Amino acid sequence: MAAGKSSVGVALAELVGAEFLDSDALVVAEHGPIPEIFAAHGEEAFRAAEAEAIARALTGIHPQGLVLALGGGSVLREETRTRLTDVHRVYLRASWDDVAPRLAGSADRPLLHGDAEGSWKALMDRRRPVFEQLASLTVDTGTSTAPEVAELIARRICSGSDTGAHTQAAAHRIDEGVQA
Ligand SMILES: Nc1ncnc2c1ncn2[C@@H]1O[C@H](COP(=O)(O)OP(=O)(O)O)[C@@H](O)[C@H]1O
Ligand SMILES: O=C(O)C1=C[C@@H](OP(=O)(O)O)[C@@H](O)[C@H](O)C1
Ligand SMILES: [Mg+2]
Repeated sequence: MAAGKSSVGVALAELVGAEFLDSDALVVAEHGPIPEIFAAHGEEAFRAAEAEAIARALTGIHPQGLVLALGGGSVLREETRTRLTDVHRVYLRASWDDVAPRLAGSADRPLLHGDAEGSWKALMDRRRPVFEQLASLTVDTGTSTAPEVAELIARRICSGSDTGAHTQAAAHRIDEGVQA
């Protein structure tokens, strides 16, 4: 949460000319605000809606390619991790010191209500091993802006330092985007 997935995703999609989708936005469009889903139906209902939204996004047709920003907890579902096997999976690594100022004034992440620092650190301790194992590319976001992080991701993918599966066409598009 607040590593910059949504912001970097927008910047990366623009850079490479791909479509952009965000699993949170897809869930909100269908079911309403995230805090209200958690309050009315619980986290499991949110996770189910999130998994469905991601499945639909990944099975949809995206002629320009797709950059999909995931909600931070979505990959705890094995079903979702399996769906990501054949795509680039970028882990945006951030510390609490990085994310604390970014979270200031934000109330749309129900898992951080109350003790945001304690909750974020506890969640990350549990999730970090999953993120590390799933990622085909890891990028530190600390002192870089979202467009800078996006450019770094595109360059790393082009240079082959991402181990994720990808098509020739996608690599070519990214290459064009980076040089533009
Ligand atoms: N690299 C960055 N540097 C500074 N602020 C950032 C960066 N990436 C994102 N932000 C800001 O942090 C907040 C959370 O970013 P967001 O993209 O929503 O993260 P996530 O989707 O991982 O939760 C937003 O206000 C965004 O503008
Ligand atoms: O980490 C999580 O469990 C969550 C992260 C949020 O998305 P971001 O990671 O984009 O903040 C959103 O899906 C929801 O509040 C739950
Ligand atoms: Mg997000």
